[in-house]
Amino acid sequence: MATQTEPKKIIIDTDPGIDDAMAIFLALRSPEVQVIGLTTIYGNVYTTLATRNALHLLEVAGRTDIPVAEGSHVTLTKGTKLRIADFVHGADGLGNQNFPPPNGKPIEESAAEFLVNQAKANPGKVTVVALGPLTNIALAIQMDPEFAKNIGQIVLLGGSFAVNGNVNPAAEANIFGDPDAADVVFTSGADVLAVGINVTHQVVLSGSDREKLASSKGKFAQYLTGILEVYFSYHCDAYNTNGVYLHDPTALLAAVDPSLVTCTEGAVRVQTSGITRGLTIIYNKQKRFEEVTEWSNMPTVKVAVTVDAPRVVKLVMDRLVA
Ligand SMILES: O=c1[nH]cnc2c1ncn2[C@@H]1O[C@H](CO)[C@@H](O)[C@H]1O
Repeated sequence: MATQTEPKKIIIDTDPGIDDAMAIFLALRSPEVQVIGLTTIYGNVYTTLATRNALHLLEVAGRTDIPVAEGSHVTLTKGTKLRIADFVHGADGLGNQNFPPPNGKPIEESAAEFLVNQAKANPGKVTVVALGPLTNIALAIQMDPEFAKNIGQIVLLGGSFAVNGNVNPAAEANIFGDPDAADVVFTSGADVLAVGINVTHQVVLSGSDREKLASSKGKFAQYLTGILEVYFSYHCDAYNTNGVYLHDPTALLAAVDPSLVTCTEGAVRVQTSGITRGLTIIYNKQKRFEEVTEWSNMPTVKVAVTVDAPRVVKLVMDRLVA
């Protein structure tokens, strides 16, 4: 009998968010992975709304069997002055479409508890796809000293490696949202793959791709056509393009099929204060420094450097049009 590979178990940590909605739907249409839960975080919206949106998206998809665990409302250092990107995604996070509130409720476990418990129950077998600020993942690392070892992989959308950020020239939005948490994750020793905007800015869904979605009868295609309008208009204002960056879908697909990206490996540290707060710097090991640095003896992570953008866009279209 042919041996069938079991789908990879994934937990999506998310702040939905228009590109988060795309990534969640893509995951549900990807036979290579099994979504075992969503955990929520602030970022594109506040955490309470992220939880509502996560429950709503699962109801749209008919997948209310998937649990939602609510995440932190504050940063790792208990900061409450959050930067919320409602100007990117609309006040409701989902393109101001006046969706009804969801019927479902989040589970009792917090996001960090859910992450710890799932990793413990399936050691080495769970991948976290982190699409927002990294507070929940850092809390899981701090809650359980075994978490970094138990978790299979953390694939995160974050950082702007050697390019300008999207919050300011230094910082990308997810890392800027909680730089202390990001530094904890990068130095945890877990198997981490960071997909930054140096890569995702190469992956563009064009206006004509959106028209194809619009003319498809598919449930997800129809839903996304509606919410994408706000995302397109933000990209038109901010970047003067008739196209949108596929940040979260690219990170999700890198977890589904690692051959879509190539990577480099090295220790990554995050600037946590000052005008470059949120800056991510990888040490590429090309030089042996005389002095001990903040990067010395730190665990290495993988950082995506190239992406097969046409193949990513094709996968997004094929799986969401259907
Ligand atoms: O200009 C921006 N400011 C804040 N967040 C943004 C911006 N552009 C995109 N995103 C959101 O942040 C993540 C990628 O950094 C993505 O979730 C994207 O939707």
